[in-house]
Amino acid sequence: MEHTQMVKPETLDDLIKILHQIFESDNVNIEEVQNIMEAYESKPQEWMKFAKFDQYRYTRNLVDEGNSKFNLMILCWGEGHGSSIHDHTDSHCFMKLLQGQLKETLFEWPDGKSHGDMVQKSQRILQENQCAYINDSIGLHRVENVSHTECAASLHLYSPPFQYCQTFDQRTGHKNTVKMTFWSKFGQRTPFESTISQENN
Ligand SMILES: N[C@@H](CS(=O)O)C(=O)O
Ligand SMILES: [Fe+2]
Repeated sequence: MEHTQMVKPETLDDLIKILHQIFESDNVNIEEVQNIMEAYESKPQEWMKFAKFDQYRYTRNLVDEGNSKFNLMILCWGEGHGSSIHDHTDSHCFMKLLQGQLKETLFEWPDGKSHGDMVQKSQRILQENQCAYINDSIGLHRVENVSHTECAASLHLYSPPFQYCQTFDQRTGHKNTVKMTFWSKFGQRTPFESTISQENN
């Protein structure tokens, strides 16, 4: 394994600068990105301006377009909010807890022949500052804020950026393609028309 220098990002802006440098290269070292994201100690005053919650479902709030190499966003999870079971459109997905806890349940891809319930592989609770990683070869997942009293916020990096994903019915394995939209971009609430098709939650 290639030696990588570990820099500790002191602020969210600092983290974003380092991520831009890393993704200038066409070779992404998954462990390096995961370590850098984990090393940033979440400070709410640095990301609060992006964290916009909805009463009914989790929101996706764009923070940075990563020079077209990645999308960085903050997802805001109210009490009991969760995603569908979904894939990540052949992209890398890094997910760091900024506040609260999230439950991640991993599933196997349905094989197309079997009917009935999808096969669950594992389950874990992600803690504050932890950074998880998934891609389509690892499997599918569902993410949930199971708390009835605490909200949660997570920082997600997707590379390359994508707009559509597939969601899966846990009981049948049947899939649907859905468009993923942003509740806000760069701290500004997205106009109503462009958010109505959000269906991953
Ligand atoms: N991948 C999902 C969120 S998740 O936490 O699985 C999304 O980008 O909306
Ligand atoms: Fe996901």
